[in-house]
Amino acid sequence: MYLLIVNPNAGNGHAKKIFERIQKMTSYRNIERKTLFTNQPGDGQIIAETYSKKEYIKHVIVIGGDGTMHEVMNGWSNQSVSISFIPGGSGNDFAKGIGQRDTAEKQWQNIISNPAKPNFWNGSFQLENGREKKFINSIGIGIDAATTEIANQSHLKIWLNQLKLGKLIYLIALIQAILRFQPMNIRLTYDGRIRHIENTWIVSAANHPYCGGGLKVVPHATVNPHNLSILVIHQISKKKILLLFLLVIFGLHQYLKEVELFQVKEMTIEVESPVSYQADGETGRLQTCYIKRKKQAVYIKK
Ligand SMILES: Nc1ncnc2c1ncn2[C@@H]1O[C@H](COP(=O)(O)OP(=O)(O)OP(=O)(O)O)[C@@H](O)[C@H]1O
Repeated sequence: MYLLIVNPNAGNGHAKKIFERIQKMTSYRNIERKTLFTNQPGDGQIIAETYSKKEYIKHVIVIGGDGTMHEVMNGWSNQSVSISFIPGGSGNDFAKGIGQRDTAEKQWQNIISNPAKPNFWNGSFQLENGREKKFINSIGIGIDAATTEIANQSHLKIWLNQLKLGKLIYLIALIQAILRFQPMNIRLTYDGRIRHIENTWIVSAANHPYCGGGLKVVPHATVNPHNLSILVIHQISKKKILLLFLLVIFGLHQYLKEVELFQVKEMTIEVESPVSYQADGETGRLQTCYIKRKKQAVYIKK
């Protein structure tokens, strides 16, 4: 039996419209399925936790945005079941990262007619409390986390979303974050090395290049089972950081001397005092964080 998890609010109602189109397809009516809607934050994870124990579920299909997929991945524990994703969010970085390009209808048809192959490996992070969580896109501390936090708390977000100008909130939040941001002194431990880096604006670990609604922020990242791609920006002035964000649009930020790109199998990030982090858009606080690529493959049907 197929389990469909739909976030009707993702993409400001876009996911709901996609689901309604799929519902009209003959193949939707012909398969044995259970469809559940998320009603509030956290529901995706709860549904996934509940249904991953039910052996009759052979395939999960998520229709929503990256936040919903993040929740489902963190709740789903039965590794033999494949999880498919039909993007209906506002950013859809995950879909871009795994190369999903087709229309929702084509993706649906493909999902139900072909068996999935193991082709995706989540990143994972562990904070001071020892609990491990997965991320589908990236985890970051610094300016990306500060921007996400401001955007998530902003009352303007709902209003701009209604005007279909949702992405504008991230630009407004980014400028606010840059004005307020205090660069961090950090310690990175990876591949037998310890590095102290001062005046750090961002440390991001990514599973694929895309972030912020389709920007190739971590350009060297690839979907693979071996390593995570790291972006560090440090020792940069506030003026130049604005220029840097303009360069990100054209993928040219990687040529600035303040931008470091490298790969790690695993890495520990330590900060002098607690800072904000974002993992697939979900925010929190951390002082120490251990990250790695999960070896266990996930079956994602494109
Ligand atoms: N019915 C609901 N109403 C409001 N929020 C919900 C509902 N169901 C789930 N959520 C929460 O909404 C958050 C955002 O959803 P999601 O990321 O899927 O869409 P999006 O933000 O439009 O897309 P993207 O992350 O790709 O930009 C999720 O993290 C989830 O916790």
